Amino acid sequence: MALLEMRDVSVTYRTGGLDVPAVRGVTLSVDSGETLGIAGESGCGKSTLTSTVLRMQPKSATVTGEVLVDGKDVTTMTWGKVRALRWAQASMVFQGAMHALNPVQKIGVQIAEPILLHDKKATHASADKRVGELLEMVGLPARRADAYPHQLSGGQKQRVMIAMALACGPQLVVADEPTTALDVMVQAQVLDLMASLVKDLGLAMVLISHDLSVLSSACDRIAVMYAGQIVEEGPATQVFDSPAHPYSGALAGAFPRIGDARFRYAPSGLPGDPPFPGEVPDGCSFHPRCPRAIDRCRAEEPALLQLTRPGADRRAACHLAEVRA
Ligand SMILES: Nc1ncnc2c1ncn2[C@@H]1O[C@H](COP(=O)(O)OP(=O)(O)OP(=O)(O)O)[C@@H](O)[C@H]1O
Repeated sequence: MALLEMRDVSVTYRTGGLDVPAVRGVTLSVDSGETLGIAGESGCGKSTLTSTVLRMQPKSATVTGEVLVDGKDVTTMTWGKVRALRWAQASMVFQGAMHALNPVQKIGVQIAEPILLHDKKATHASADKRVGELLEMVGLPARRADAYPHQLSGGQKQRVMIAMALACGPQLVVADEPTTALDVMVQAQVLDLMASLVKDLGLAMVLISHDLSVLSSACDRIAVMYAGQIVEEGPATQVFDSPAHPYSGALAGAFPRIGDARFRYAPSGLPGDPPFPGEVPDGCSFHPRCPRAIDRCRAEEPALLQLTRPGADRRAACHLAEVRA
């Protein structure tokens, strides 16, 4: 059974008398020992979708569908059960570690906090021991527990955030743009660390990024979101190297790698912007920006269907992809 399973999840914000359908009918799953990347430009609904895993969406949001963590639906469980699930079963690494840590508290105290809160048997001594183990697990010396956040580099702070997310031994970790604020070398180190933790601890991880090249190296599978929907989903290298949806192709081309043949052909960026939720055009939501759009794309919304390419374990929502109807 998948550790995280989302079935037909939609999220609508009610704001200024308007309904804003930020996520529309998403179905996906993540197994233990697997990293799923969620890609897409700003505003495509990545954070809104993953906020439902720990039921962290704002009060103005209505969620429909099922969000099953280890088989239990987070959308309908009592708040007591949601609180017990957070940290212990599922936790989150937020973007911008620089600002998430309390500047006047030693990092050891901050990592120990969820341990003391969730483990009724934990003592200060046992929590301190666990903090040392966690710091070493993320590649920092145990004695850094005595450091204040300002004494750490950006990459070290992000490692602390990962240690904190792992403090109560969760099976599922959601990381929202965990490396965006870091330079490229440190970003690669933090992503390597996360990949090894997934394999060593058997975690299920959801990694959000607008950068498909980052996800292609760090994830097993990738789901590409556009205008609140998944438009392509499949093995990371297949989605990045031979995208079936023109939007995935544009995202892959928007972040060229040195030495990549695609670099010569890649546009400097994708023209235009994603539609605002509620103003999604008829037909395929990507058609106004799609260089390959045909009349059918303007008239008929494509379903997310299995690809027919040999060996492809992939879904795409595009009339021009070879999909199984
Ligand atoms: N609290 C809210 N109230 C109303 N609309 C919201 C709220 N939060 C997000 N939205 C809208 O929902 C849509 C999806 O936003 P979301 O933040 O989930 O996208 P994203 O892909 O995670 O973007 P980013 O990469 O910038 O975080 C956007 O149009 C956004 O303006």
